[in-house]
Amino acid sequence: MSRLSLTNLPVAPAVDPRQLSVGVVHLGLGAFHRAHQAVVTERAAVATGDTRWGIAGVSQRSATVRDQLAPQDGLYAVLERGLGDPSVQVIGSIRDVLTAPEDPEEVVARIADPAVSVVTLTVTEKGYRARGDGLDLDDPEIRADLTGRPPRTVVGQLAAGLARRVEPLTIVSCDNLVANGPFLRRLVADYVEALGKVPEVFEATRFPASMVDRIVPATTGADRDEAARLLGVRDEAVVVAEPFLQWVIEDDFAGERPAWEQGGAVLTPDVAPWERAKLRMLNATHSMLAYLGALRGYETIAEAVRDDELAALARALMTEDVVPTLSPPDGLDLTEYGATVLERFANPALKHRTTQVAMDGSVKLPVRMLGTVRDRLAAGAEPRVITLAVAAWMTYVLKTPTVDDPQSGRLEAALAGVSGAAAVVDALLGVESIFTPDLRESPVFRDLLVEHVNALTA
Ligand SMILES: NC(=O)c1ccc[n+]([C@@H]2O[C@H](COP(=O)([O-])OP(=O)(O)OC[C@H]3O[C@@H](n4cnc5c(N)ncnc54)[C@H](O)[C@@H]3O)[C@@H](O)[C@H]2O)c1
Ligand SMILES: O=P(O)(O)OC[C@@H](O)[C@@H](O)[C@H](O)[C@H](O)CO
Repeated sequence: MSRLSLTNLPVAPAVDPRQLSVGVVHLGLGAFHRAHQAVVTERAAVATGDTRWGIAGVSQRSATVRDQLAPQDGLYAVLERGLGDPSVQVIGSIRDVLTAPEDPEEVVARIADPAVSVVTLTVTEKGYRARGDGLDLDDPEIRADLTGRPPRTVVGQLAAGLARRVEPLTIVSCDNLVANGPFLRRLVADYVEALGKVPEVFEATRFPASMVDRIVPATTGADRDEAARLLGVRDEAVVVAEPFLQWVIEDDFAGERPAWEQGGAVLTPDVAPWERAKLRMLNATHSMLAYLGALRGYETIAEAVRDDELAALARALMTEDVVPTLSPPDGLDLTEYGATVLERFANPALKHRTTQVAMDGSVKLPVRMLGTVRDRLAAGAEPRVITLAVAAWMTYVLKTPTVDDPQSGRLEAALAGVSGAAAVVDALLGVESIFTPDLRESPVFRDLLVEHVNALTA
C-alpha cells in the first residue's frame, strides 16, 4: 500500500502545510503533541485563515518520528477512538521536522528565528533534567551543554536560542508538571546563570503555565494497520487519541501567538487550579491504576478500572484524599470531573498499557501524588488512599526486574539486599531526589506505607 503524502492524500487536511510559514517551534515531537497542540493549532488556522503558525517539530532523541513524518510531508492522522466506530483525520499543521541529535545547530537557529514567537514543549518529566525545583547542574548532559557544545538538552537549546534573539519569545511547557511555566523559567535561569551569560531578552521572555489533557497511548502496529484500512494509504506517523481534548493556557505572551482560543483552548489569567485538579485527580489516579493494575496482571488501564475493587479505590483516592486538597476553578464540578475521568479510563478501545503509564515513577510521583500527601498530613489527616498509591509504586519497583525509570540505577541500588516491607519502604523513602525530608520523616506516612506494602507483597 502506498504512503500518505501531499501527492497521495485520500482525505485533505483542514490546512495545506505548503501554505503555512513556521511561527512555532515544538520540542518533543512525540505522540501527544501530534494529537493535542498540533490539532488545536490547525483548528485555529482554519478558524482565522492565518497562515503564520506552521510548526517546526523537533524530535529530541531518535530519528524515528522524523523518518515517519518526513516522507509524508509532515502529514499524519489522528485515529480517534471513542465508544463508537473509530475515525481518522489528517492533520496539516506540521511544516518541518528536525532531529536534535543530528542537527543541534539548526534547532537553535529555529528558536532564534524572528518569525518564530512561540516555542512549545512536550519532552516528558525527565526531559527537564531537574533536581527538586532547580536544574540538575550535575547532570552530565547539562554539564556538557554548559561547555559550549551545540546543545543537546532542552534547557540548553532554549538558552542558546534566546541568546541569539532580539525579540522576546514565549515558551509554553505542555508537560504534566506542577506550575510547568514558572518551573521551566527557573531551569533556564539556573542554566544561563551557570553559564555566566544571561541573554538580554531573558527578562522579557514569558513562560506561561498550561494544563493539557487528552489521553494519547503509544501507537501500535495494530493502530497503523487500522489507520491504513480507514485511510486507504499507509501512515507510519498516525497517533491514537480519545475524543476528549482540553488545553488551558495562562494568558501571558511576549508577542504574537496562534489564536489557540479559536481552536478550542481556554486562555486564562490563572491556570493553577485547573492544573492542580488535573494532576491530582486524573494523573494520580491513572498512576495508581497503572501500578495496582500491573501488579494484578492487567495489561491496560481499561482492564484495571473494570476491576471493581480497583475502581472503588480510584474513587476513594479522589473523594477521600484529593478533593479535600483542591479549590476548583469556577465551572469545574469535582464530583462530575472524577466520574468523567473514570469513564475516560474505561474506554476499551484506547488500550493504554499499564506499563506505559507506570514508567518514570520517580519523576511522576512528586508531581502527581506527593503534594496531596503533604497537604493531607499538614491538615492532620491520615492519607490512606494516596499512600496506597505511593506504596503501589514501591511494590511495582520492587517486583519489576528492570524498571523503566530515569533513576532506575538509584532505585536498584536502594533495594539491593533489602527484604521485608519496612526495609523496602525505608530504602525507597531514602531516595532524596523523590522524597523531601518532611515526607521521609513523617511517622504517619511511613507507617501507612509499611502497612500497604506489607499487604501488597503478602
Ligand atoms: N500521552 C498523553 O496521554 C499525554 C497527555 C498529557 C500530557 N502529556 C505530556 O506529554 C509528554 C510526552 O508524551 P508523549 O505521549 O508524546 O510521549 P512520547 O514517548 O510519544 O514522546 C516523548 C517525547 O519526549 C522526548 N523525550 C523523552 N525523553 C527525553 C529526554 N530525556 N530529553 C529530551 N526529550 C525527551 C522524546 O524525544 C519524544 O519527543 C508526557 O510525558 C506528558 O508530560 C502526555
Ligand atoms: O504521559 P505520561 O507518561 O507522563 O503519563 C501517562 C498518563 O498518565 C498521561 O499521559 C495521561 O494520559 C494524560 O495526562 C491525560 O491528559
